Amino acid sequence: MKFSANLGFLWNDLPLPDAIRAAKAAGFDAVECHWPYDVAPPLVVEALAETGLKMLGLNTRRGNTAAGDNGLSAVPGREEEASAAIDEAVAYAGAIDAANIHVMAGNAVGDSARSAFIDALRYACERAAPHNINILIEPLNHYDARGYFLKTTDQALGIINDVDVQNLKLMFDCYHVQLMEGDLTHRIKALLPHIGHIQFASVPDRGPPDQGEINYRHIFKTIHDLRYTVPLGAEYKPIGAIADSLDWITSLREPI
Ligand SMILES: O=C(O)C(=O)[C@H](O)CO
Ligand SMILES: [Mg+2]
Repeated sequence: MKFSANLGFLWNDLPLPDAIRAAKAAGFDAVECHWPYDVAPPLVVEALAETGLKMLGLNTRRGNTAAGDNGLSAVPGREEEASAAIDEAVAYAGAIDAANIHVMAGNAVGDSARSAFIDALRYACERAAPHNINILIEPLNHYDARGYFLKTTDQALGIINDVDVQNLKLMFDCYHVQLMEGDLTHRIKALLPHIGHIQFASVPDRGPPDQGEINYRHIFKTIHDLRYTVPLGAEYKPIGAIADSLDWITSLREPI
């Protein structure tokens, strides 16, 4: 198995270029981040070139987080800000040759939210396509992201089918899906053609994958047997020093 370090959670106390270097030193095969916008793209490009790691993804800005925003793209009335956030993400991802952009839906409900989201996703996909960037949508769980528009893989699949463009994919975060829907093995198999990226963390604590209620040895073997080869995103909160909870990289790398 190949693994991508999510630098939103791992080494997030370091400047992003140094976090990329730390991920390489720890044995990761790729990196991904949340909101890199305060860092000049050439510094990220330099660290990626030096380490040979690919940046698999970044998120659109969430809006005014102090006021409770968690994304803008499905929030009626915020269309202009949502488009600006998408433009910014496409420019940044293009500059660092990132593979994916997660377009964050935000807190909203109902048909008007769904149609705002669909319009924003069409816009994002069109903007991203010339750069060979995929747009991802990610269902989030209702404990961490109360009120978030996109909650389940079924809902995401309906939207992906309605938008119907080749570069719109599902971010399948095992942590969120387990909390909302369970049945991970069947869901990964059924959704594979639509999956653009997979993330993982333990449930319920969002810690390293060698603890908690999900048997990641089984999940990774399932993914391996499906011949899915994109590095899987380690999006978990380390316990104490990161180096003290990295044993799973060795123990889960070889699917049995
Ligand atoms: O919260 C998650 O699981 C994510 O992957 C998003 O990037 C939002 O932070
Ligand atoms: Mg995630």
